[in-house]
Amino acid sequence: MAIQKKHGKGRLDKWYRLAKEKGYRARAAFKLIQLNKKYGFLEKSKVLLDLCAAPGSWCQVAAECMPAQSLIIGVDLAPIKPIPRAITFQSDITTDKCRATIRGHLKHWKADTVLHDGAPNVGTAWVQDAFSQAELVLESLKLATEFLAEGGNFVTKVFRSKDYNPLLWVFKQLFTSVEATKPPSSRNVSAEIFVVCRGYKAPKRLDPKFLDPKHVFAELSAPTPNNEAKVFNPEVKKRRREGYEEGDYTQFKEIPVSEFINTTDPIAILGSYNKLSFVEPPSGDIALSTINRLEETTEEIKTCSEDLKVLGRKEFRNLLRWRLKVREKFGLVVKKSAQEEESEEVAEIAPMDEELAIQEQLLRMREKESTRDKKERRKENEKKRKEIVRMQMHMTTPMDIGMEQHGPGGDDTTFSLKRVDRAGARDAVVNARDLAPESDSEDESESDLEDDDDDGDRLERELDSMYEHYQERMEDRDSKLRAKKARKEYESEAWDGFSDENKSDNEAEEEEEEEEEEEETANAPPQPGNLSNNAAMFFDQDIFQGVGDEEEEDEEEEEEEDSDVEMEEAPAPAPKQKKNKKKEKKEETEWVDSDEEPEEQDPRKPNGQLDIDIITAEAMALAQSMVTGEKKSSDVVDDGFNRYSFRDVDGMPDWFMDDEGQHSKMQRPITKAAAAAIKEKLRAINARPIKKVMEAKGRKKFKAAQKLEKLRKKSALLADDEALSERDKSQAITKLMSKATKKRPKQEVKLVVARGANRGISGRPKGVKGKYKIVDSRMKKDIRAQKRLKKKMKA
Ligand SMILES: C[S@@+](CC[C@H](N)C(=O)[O-])C[C@H]1O[C@@H](n2cnc3c(N)ncnc32)[C@H](O)[C@@H]1O
Repeated sequence: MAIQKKHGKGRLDKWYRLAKEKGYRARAAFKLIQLNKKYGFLEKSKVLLDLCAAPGSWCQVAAECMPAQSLIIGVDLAPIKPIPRAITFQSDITTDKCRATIRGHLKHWKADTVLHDGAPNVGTAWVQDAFSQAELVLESLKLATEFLAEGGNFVTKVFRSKDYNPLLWVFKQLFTSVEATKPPSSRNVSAEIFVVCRGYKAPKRLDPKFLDPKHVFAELSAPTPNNEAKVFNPEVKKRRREGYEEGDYTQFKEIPVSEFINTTDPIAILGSYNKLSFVEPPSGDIALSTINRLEETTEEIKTCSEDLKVLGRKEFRNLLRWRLKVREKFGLVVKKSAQEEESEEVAEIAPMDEELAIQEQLLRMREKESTRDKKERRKENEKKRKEIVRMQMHMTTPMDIGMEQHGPGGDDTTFSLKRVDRAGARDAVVNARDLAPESDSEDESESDLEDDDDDGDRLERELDSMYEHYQERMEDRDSKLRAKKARKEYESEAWDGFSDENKSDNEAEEEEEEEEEEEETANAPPQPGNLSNNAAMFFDQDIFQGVGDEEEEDEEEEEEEDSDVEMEEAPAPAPKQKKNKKKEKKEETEWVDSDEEPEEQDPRKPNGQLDIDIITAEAMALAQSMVTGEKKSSDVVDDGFNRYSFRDVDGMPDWFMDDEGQHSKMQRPITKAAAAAIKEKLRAINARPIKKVMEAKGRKKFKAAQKLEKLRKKSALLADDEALSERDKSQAITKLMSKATKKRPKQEVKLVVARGANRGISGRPKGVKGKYKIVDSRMKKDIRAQKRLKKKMKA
């Protein structure tokens, strides 16, 4: 049974230890010390009344701080051991007897300060807890109004409950200044707060309603308690750590278990009562005695019923199930079917589960969708990248040129033969590609094919998703795989394509101009000058000869005259417009510049050497063969064209690509010298301190810094502590320092001989604490012999 433990040790905090050190009877002493430090009422008081004073730490503080010859009177339900300079007595502050005793002690004096630190429910006196804390405060205020001198102070503890505001309102009617504060020594988890009321107005006549709990707390009707939450979510709620939950300081409620069985609202009982009682009244109770005797009424059920406030969800469920069984036995439930009955009693949580299930399903669907989107994006990017590579490597086909012209981001419809539709050029291309005209029958067969394709696509998608799941599972298990995938994704998503967003303003302007220009020349044949080298080469073919206006040809000639040299170098630059030149330049920067990049970016070391890091064995082998002249750079380029490069992988499923990546790759020979060189390099890398050592060192450093910081904070706290004398402070700080610098003795390794019960055991031998090593008797004897020998040698 999950009974929550009350950790008594949690209370033994710093203030507790300080109180012990200083000889105060309770840690509460520091609350008064701190309140007095802030408001300074004790030094100005000559007569003080301490209500609810046991064990007497406030009286001790008052005796220390108040002027000599002051009168201190302390009263409590519990006895208070005598305190020097204070009069104490045992009484209930709510009684007339207590009032009379106080009057007797005060004689004709009036109190300058009335303190009240009362809390019901402290200890085991349940029966005496007739008043809630707020009511006790009102009682103490009643005494204060009777005994306080005009201008006097009233200091009281209040719990932040629903009664807090009405109390504050009453205080404000009777005092000129009312301040609520929480001294540092009051635990944060505690709902207590201290209200310091100064300047008692001492009204000649006081309306008794001010001090009547019925009137003061009347307006607030108790909210309906959320018993379902208490029963089904008991762990969420904070259990009382000091005093009781808001509005529940006093009442310990017990109910006969027979009522729990009979009730139609069992949850209300579980949520609002403390105990289900199995105790039969002296006159006897048949129902109770039957319940007691039932075999379903196990010891566990009885233990759970003892204190409902400490139960968890599981225990509440058990109690509810047990109730159902008992009801069944008593014939209180007409059992339709076990299932129906279950649902009758515990139906409250069913909708929650349903909702959760729907939410989960939604989440799963959303995840699936996002993975599909991601995949499509990746495929698209990959396609774009490949197109560009192909164009750069002069591997474009006539079909691709239209795309190239438009840019890789263009959609399929933009690839049109419009641009080459001059003087039959388009027809020529169409003929060349043997494109037959489309027919209706083909349309039909196409739709059939589409159906097949749909099935195929579906199967492929299923296969893809299965593969994805498989990979996810693998990734869950293998962190390296996860990192690899993340790297891959980052690389593939890094490509943004050529979007308008990426263009600078200037580029955009140029583009606009070009677009206008394109409109003008829409019907003109493609001008080699407008195109990249690849396109220019393509249009240089015979088939396009003669395409274009005569006018343009004339101009071309003129241009040719102007720039003969250019003509020789590049195939027919655009003769017509200057803008075309600009476009050409731009295209060159787009495509040609990328070829020139390596030259421009050659990073050199200060000594002029190329700063190249060759880290793979293949690269090393290649470098070596180039240095020795075995290979030329042209050979390297040629090698780049092999059956492994530029394979069309569009639309290939991931599982296939992954497999291909692993097995279908070129094996390049590595020379002995290259292998040796790479080995040497790796050795140099390994000679550096490994990451783990660095991390361990870092951790050590960090821990030391943390320890130092903690020490600094602790000593600062001690230095600021008004409750300690200077000597105490320095002693405490020295103690802290010596404790921190003290080195822990190294644990000795105990040798355990593997004989008797310890022979052949695995794990810790019985009765051995700390570090140990299992040795055989021979070894022990040998060590002893060695020691003897050493001694002899010395002697
Ligand atoms: C937190 S303790 C007070 C500690 C005290 N200020 C000190 O410094 O030692 C609360 C006290 O209120 C007392 N108390 C509760 N109800 C009381 C009542 N009706 N009359 C007198 N004392 C009461 C309890 O007996 C308990 O000793």
